[in-house]
Amino acid sequence: MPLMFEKPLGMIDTLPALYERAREVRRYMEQETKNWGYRPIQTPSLEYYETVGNASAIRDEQLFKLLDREGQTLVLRPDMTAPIARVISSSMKEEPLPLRLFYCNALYRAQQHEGGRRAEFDQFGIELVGDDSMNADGEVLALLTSNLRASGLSPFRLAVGHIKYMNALFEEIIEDSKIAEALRRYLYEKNFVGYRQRVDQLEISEADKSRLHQLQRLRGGPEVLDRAKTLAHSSKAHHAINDLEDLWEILKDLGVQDVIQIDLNLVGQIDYYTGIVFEGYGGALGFPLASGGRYDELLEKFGRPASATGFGIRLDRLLEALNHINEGYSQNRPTLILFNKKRQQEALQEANRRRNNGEAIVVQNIESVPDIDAFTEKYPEVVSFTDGSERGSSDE
Ligand SMILES: N[C@@H](Cc1c[nH]c[nH+]1)C(=O)O
Repeated sequence: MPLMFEKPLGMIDTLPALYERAREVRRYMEQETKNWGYRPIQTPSLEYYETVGNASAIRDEQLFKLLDREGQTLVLRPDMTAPIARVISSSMKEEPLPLRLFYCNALYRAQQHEGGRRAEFDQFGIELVGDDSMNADGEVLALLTSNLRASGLSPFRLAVGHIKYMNALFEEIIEDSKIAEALRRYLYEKNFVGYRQRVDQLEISEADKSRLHQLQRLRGGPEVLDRAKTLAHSSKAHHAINDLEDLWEILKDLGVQDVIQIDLNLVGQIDYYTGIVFEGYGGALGFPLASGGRYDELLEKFGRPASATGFGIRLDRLLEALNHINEGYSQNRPTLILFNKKRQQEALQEANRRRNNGEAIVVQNIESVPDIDAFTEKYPEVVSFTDGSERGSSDE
């Protein structure tokens, strides 16, 4: 293939039909999110590697890096949470907490291999900063639910875990933090076979191996929480479960518990999570289309310590899930007005009149169209201002 048609790894064009659909879905979600009192924010694509690049806690090899004219290393933002933490600690530092913000921006995460994985994608997300209560986590999960509903996705489910529970269980059983890290990595990759094999190789008692295996069964409704309490004994672990019990009550009050499942095997994709973590699944997608959680230690890196929680929805994945569900979705396609030079005035006036009425109109001189049949095919309605010698349907 000639180089002029190639694109860098992971870069993808969005053609008009998908772009329009994406904009529409985004509009529904923005409207929904504004109804919850969140305000929009935008930050630049480039940030300093030393600050935001590091705080984003995305693996280094996934960062796109470049140098500015002073020789400082910059990164294309891999995440919006860290840039927003920077803004809240600087230009918005006088704003009282809690703060509620939302965004929809392109993010960049370099891919190592070919295989259709995007290195640039749009993410719609929210951050609720300055509320350390479970009510904030409940609100974030409920808002994620209503955003996914507003997008038309059905059914979908959210899996919710607590990173402190898993860490506490590992601390009770495993001394070497590197081993715990390796186990977390297996769970993060959802490589459950690898996890089981690694556990079996550990030099610990059979009873402890069995406890690590049982972690994998901690998935389901709220009854999982009772089992979780008998599996781990430390107060840290019990504290985490108490959080989840509180959260469950709040989710019931918010009326969203039917889409939520507890999953204590969840490891957030990003290192900054310190509490509740979650992922959203829908359609026939085998991977999460949304994720998020609580990150209470990120803002202090920017000098304004505050608890925080939020989510991000990957628009490309959401659209893929929606297409699986909603094949043949009909877009709001424009009406075509065809005209010839003689009837130009009538045609242009009619186009204006209809556009002023809120209709979408394409107005096209028939003399510039080489193949009328091929061209008119994609329009649900065609209005002709021609003298009849040219072809084309007319419903004038
Ligand atoms: N920034 C996270 C999502 C998130 C927002 N807030 C908390 N988590 C991500 O890109 O996956």
